[in-house]
Amino acid sequence: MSDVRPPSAADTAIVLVNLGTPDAPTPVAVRRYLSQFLMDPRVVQIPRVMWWPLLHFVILPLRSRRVAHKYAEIWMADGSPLAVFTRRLAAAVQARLPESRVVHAMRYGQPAVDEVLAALQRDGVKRAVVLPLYPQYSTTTTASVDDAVRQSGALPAHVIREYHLDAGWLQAAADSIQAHWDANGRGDRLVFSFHGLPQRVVDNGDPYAVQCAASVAAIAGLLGLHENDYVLTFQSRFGKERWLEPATITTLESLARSGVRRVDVVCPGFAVDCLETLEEIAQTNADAFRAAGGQRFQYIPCLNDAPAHADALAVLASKALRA
Ligand SMILES: C=CC1=C(C)c2cc3[nH]c(cc4nc(cc5[nH]c(cc1n2)c(C)c5CCC(=O)O)C(CCC(=O)O)=C4C)c(C)c3C=C
Ligand SMILES: [Fe+2]
Ligand SMILES: [Fe+2]
Repeated sequence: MSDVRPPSAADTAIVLVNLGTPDAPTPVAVRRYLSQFLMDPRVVQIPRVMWWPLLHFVILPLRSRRVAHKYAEIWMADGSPLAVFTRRLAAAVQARLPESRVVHAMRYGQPAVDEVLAALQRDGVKRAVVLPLYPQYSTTTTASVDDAVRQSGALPAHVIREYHLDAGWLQAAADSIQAHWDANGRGDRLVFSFHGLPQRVVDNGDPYAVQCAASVAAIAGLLGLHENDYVLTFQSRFGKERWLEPATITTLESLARSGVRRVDVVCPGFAVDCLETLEEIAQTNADAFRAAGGQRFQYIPCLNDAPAHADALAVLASKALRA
């Protein structure tokens, strides 16, 4: 008899996909990771014939060593923070969805999206719900995960596009800020810092910046903040062209110079802590704020594998599973 059952939770795997990270805090591993990442045409849109030699002969030799040193400063006992927290988050979502198989994959590096999907297919899984761990949609991140899923072709897959206004995720983000304030006291200003993008990408129609602003307005609303209590900024500029503004670091310096003594910084565009939060924000930007006269810089960690985060993502994935 042919199988006419509708797809069930048992047939469908949930795949949480994050950006990826080097396997080791060494120049060789960082170079391998960055070369895959920065050769993705979704990330850098310069024609390949020009970009390949520039990347391999100029950028990677200089950057790999410098960035490996930064990774070394935040490396955890069981690996890169991005990998460690992504693994733990997938395990926490799995615990909430015992009927389904929940795994994680990385867009760059290991475990690779195509290998994870192929292994699921070999295990008899019929379909996948893919959740890119980017609340705000961007052509540079979410669409690139979509590319990798389509290119793999291993399984029919539904890719969740975005969750920047998902009620469960917004509440988890607001509650974690409030909990941090309850435990540590509140600064004079809350800085919402998001990974930046070239302005050109936004001008070409990428909805990321609008979605960042919508998430911030919604989280601020849940916290009952007034407009002058918080500011939205963009970090991690890469390359020479103009990126989204205002930049996090210059905003922090001018806040300090204008007499704001205590800031709290939170990064709701990052599902889990990583180089860009733990090193760039909590170390480099904190130092810049203090050097400009600021007194207290508090970094509010990402949601990571917090129960409320796992709850929100489990609900999001199960809705997609039933769709
Ligand atoms: C959260 C969303 C992200 C967007 C949007 C994004 C766009 C983007 N990034 C680069 C260049 C780099 N990003 C790097 C690290 C990095 N980026 C994100 C997320 C987004 N990037 C994360 C989570 C991380 C941390 C990875 C980790 O291992 O912890 C890096 C590598 C570090 C470095 O060399 O500085 C680069 C390079 C571009 C060019 C871009 C959009 C065009
Ligand atoms: Fe350093
Ligand atoms: Fe990035």
